[in-house]
Amino acid sequence: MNQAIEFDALAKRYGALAALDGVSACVPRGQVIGLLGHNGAGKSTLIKLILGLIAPSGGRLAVLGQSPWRAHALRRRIGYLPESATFYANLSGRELLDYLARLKQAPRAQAQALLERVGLAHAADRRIGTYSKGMRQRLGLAQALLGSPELVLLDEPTTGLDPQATRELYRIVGELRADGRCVLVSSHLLAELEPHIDGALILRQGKLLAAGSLAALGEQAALPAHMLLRPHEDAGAELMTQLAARGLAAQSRPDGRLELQVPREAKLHTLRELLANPAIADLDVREPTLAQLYDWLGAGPQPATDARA
Ligand SMILES: Nc1ncnc2c1ncn2[C@@H]1O[C@H](COP(=O)(O)OP(=O)(O)OP(=O)(O)O)[C@@H](O)[C@H]1O
Repeated sequence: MNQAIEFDALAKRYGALAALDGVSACVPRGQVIGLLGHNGAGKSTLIKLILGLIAPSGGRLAVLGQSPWRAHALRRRIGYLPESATFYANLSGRELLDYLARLKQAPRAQAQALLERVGLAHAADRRIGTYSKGMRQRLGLAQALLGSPELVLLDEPTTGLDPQATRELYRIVGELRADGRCVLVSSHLLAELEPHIDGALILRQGKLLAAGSLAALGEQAALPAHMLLRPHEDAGAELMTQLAARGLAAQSRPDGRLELQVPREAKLHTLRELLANPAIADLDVREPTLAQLYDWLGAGPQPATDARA
């Protein structure tokens, strides 16, 4: 079984509101998948369904091969870091992890190892009430990894983390992937998330807008290639004229470089021409970013008149 999660026409209604509406997709094991969508798109609803905290209104959901609703033993195979996790302020980090390790029937030695892994060993015996927001978030990650879960759900995991701690978190996410585990990360920080994911599930208003590897989504979008050209000194104006004669409209940037959008099908041909042009001192090609794909898919919020109820 290579799929960690399988959704088939999955639906969840709250009264008249369809929080999820016929979502069909698969999340493979051994991959890191971004769960994306604007506020209210249905991400938390999907996470609650995967955890078995709520029952679907329709469709089928298999998590590690089982239906999660009322599957208590399955819960131990899933790690979960909720958005803005709160813990008992009077316990120390070590006490909390020891307690949760017992609940999850995980070896106690794992608690100490995890405190070290997330960089909290130095504060293990301090009250959680004295932890900074970033330290609480690291503790949340440690508790999510108790019991070596096969599937890890991270809801906005970098909230409150400084850049160094964010890098550390994604380093751990990379280790989980290398270890064959599946990580589903919900985040609004597309540029931060992009280098760390294999693919994405993109929701809008309860419907699945797109799913797949970033390369496949890029192909589907066929967004133009983005090129940045640095002309030799004093060659900028002439280069601009040459490009215009070729039907390529370049924009001049404050740093002196010229910015060019080239249709995907013309990318290689244009690149060869540009490389042979003596007026160009340097050239960068940028693939479309996840944020550009997201915008292209129209994943943003819809007007209020387009409500789902
Ligand atoms: N318990 C509930 N009762 C009624 N409506 C709910 C309930 N939980 C969620 N909803 C509605 O379902 C829709 C999807 O909500 P959900 O929390 O899944 O979105 P989200 O993508 O996680 O949003 P955010 O990024 O803001 O966390 C929203 O319109 C929300 O108001």
